[in-house]
Amino acid sequence: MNDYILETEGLGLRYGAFAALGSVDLKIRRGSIHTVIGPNGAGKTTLFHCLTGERKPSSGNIQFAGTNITSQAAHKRVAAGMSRSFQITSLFQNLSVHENLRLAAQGRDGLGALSFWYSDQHRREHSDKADEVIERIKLGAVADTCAGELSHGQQRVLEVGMALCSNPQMLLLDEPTSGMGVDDIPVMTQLIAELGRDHTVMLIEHNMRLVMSISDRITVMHQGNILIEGDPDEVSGDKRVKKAYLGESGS
Ligand SMILES: Nc1ncnc2c1ncn2[C@@H]1O[C@H](COP(=O)(O)OP(=O)(O)OP(=O)(O)O)[C@@H](O)[C@H]1O
Repeated sequence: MNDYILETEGLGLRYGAFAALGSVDLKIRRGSIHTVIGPNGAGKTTLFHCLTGERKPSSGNIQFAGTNITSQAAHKRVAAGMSRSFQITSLFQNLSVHENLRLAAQGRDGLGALSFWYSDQHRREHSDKADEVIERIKLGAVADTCAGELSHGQQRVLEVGMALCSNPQMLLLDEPTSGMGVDDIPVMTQLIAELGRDHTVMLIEHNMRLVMSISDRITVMHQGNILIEGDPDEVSGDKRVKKAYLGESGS
């Protein structure tokens, strides 16, 4: 089996004359926590959207688990084992944590889940999956609480839980700590580190303490391209990274 679960080659996306992504060659090793960092506007979110299928690249290709998925629809990528975290705005605020997760598990079955013949067996499986994920994300104490009544930090944890319901091989997390209070960040940090034990995790993240403590590999982007890639020690000590974040005055 190939060591890399995801590989991009020459991946680019242009908005008119502007290259939001230049030509990105990225390799993500199976079972690793791989973080993409970079200053504002570096192209991280654009890359993320190309990987999940929300944006169509203008050039290059993407291989996932040995298959070329460059033109594949987002839902097919989920079925193939790639799952992105949901946004708080996609949580059902008036439904409990358990119900949100049960529906996310049901979503795996697509339109089949709406069928009259959809069996009680399936419904039980989805409920069991929700219970399993609740334990994993440690939200057992609020399993019956409406999502809308959770703290912001708990809602963000639930978003990650929703992504786990499709049994992904690879999880993509877009700024999982954004908007979180400092007290909630260690919980998210620990959750991602634990998920990294049996998933490949790719994340975009600005919180450097989290990034440096849990990443196996870090890719630094700048102006739509990869500036450098390395382990946390290599990246944190690299002058080019400081310069990219601080601008020319950082040299
Ligand atoms: N729909 C769009 N049309 C034109 N330009 C866009 C569009 N979306 C993004 N861009 C530009 O592409 C560049 C890369 O944006 P992107 O959101 O990928 O950066 P980012 O690294 O995720 O930044 P941040 O950390 O601020 O979220 C930015 O200059 C942005 O203004």
